[in-house]
Amino acid sequence: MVVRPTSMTNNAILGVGALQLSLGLPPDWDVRRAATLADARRQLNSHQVAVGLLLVREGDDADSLQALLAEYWTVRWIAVLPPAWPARAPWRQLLRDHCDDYHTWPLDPARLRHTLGHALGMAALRDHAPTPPIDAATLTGHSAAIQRLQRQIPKVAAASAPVLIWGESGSGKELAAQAVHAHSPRRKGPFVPINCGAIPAALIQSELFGHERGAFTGAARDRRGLIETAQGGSIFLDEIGDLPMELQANLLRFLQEKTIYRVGGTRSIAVDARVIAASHVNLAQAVQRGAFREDLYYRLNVLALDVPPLRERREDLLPLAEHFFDAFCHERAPRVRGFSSRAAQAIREHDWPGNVRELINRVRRAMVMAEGRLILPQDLGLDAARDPQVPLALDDVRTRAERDAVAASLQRAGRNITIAARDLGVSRMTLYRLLAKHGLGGQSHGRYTDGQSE
Ligand SMILES: Nc1ncnc2c1ncn2[C@@H]1O[C@H](COP(=O)(O)OP(=O)(O)OP(=O)(O)O)[C@@H](O)[C@H]1O
Repeated sequence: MVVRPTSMTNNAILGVGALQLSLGLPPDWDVRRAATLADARRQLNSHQVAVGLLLVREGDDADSLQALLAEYWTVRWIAVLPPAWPARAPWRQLLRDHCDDYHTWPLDPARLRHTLGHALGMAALRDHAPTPPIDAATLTGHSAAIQRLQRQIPKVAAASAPVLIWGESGSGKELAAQAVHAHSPRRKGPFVPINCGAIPAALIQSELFGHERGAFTGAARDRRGLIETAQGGSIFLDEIGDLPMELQANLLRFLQEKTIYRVGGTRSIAVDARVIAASHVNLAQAVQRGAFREDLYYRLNVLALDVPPLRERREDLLPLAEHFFDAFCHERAPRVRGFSSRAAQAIREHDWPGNVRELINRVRRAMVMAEGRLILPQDLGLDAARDPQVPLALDDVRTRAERDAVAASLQRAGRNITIAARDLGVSRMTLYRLLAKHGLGGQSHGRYTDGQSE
């Protein structure tokens, strides 16, 4: 049975069960029936169903119904079942995990009409449609910063020069690198990520450049290095600032000559791989400290991309949280349906020092651990100091408002200090002071422009 008020386009109620019922539903509700599970699946696949009515009779199997409800978990399910069944383990679990409400036979049509109307009303409040399948190299977000990145990526991808991506840990540098590769003419070739900080110093040269047989004890045969495996594609050198000095020279040679030597080898090997490097430390400062070769820095820093930290693009927080909810929805506890408004508020207010990676971890944990139907701040581990019972001190509120205003204005101004300062009605010096105070750009390199245009 499907019920749909004509005013709600694309929202249907599907009734599953071989049953003729006269519920006296309003004439403007569109009513359909699915007599079998296969029929129900067909209808659920071809219509956007908001509410499902499960009409359970003797002989029905809890497991197969549970599988249907779990598969179509965005539907609000109402069950009607024999009186003693809600006390039985499999049915109790089905009701608790998958249903909004339940009734027992014999049916009270007036009460069921009320429940259905309520469920439809609640379904109409759902503010996010299931997202389309997730593309591994797509940056989610609506903020000006992400939109700018999304515009820059295809341009950078079309060129062949090296790319240098700056951003804090977990902010999305590797994803941006994947997006560059996916948009580039090399997209059919390999994308080889290497974390320069994670490979032990003793191994890094042979890992990157490969070795010839007998080059060192244990080198029993020739082995290609990671750079060679990126032939025809892109190599992503994460934490490039951690690359030991002597290897920086080898990398520079590769960038200049497009050839490498394996460890212990005398023959130069041509490799056609585009280098995309990333760093969370300020490489310009590393050059000044003598920790990074200046010539390599200029070779790499041809096309620069900046991935701002999450706290500077708060508009992205909820879309990202929803995105990860959908992405990991197969892992969630069955009854969990989404975020409570208090959880959304806590997400908006947290500072996210671990950036997108921290958001993913908190959302995944909450989806598994939440006890109720909606995720609460404590499920995300964000309840401390955010209890609405505990008001924030006025100073905290002012500081937060100031930081948000500065971050928002910089974003609107495309990170142009002069324009942002003018919008905020403060001098450029004051704006620099505010940036330092709120940690909004301290160690970044070249993240803000100071002229009238970007
Ligand atoms: N805008 C985004 N949309 C969707 N997923 C994102 C976005 N930004 C980051 N992510 C996801 O967040 C996680 C962390 O991102 P990523 O690994 O790219 O960060 P990173 O800056 O390279 O981190 P690190 O410097 O620690 O290696 C990844 O799972 C990535 O897919």
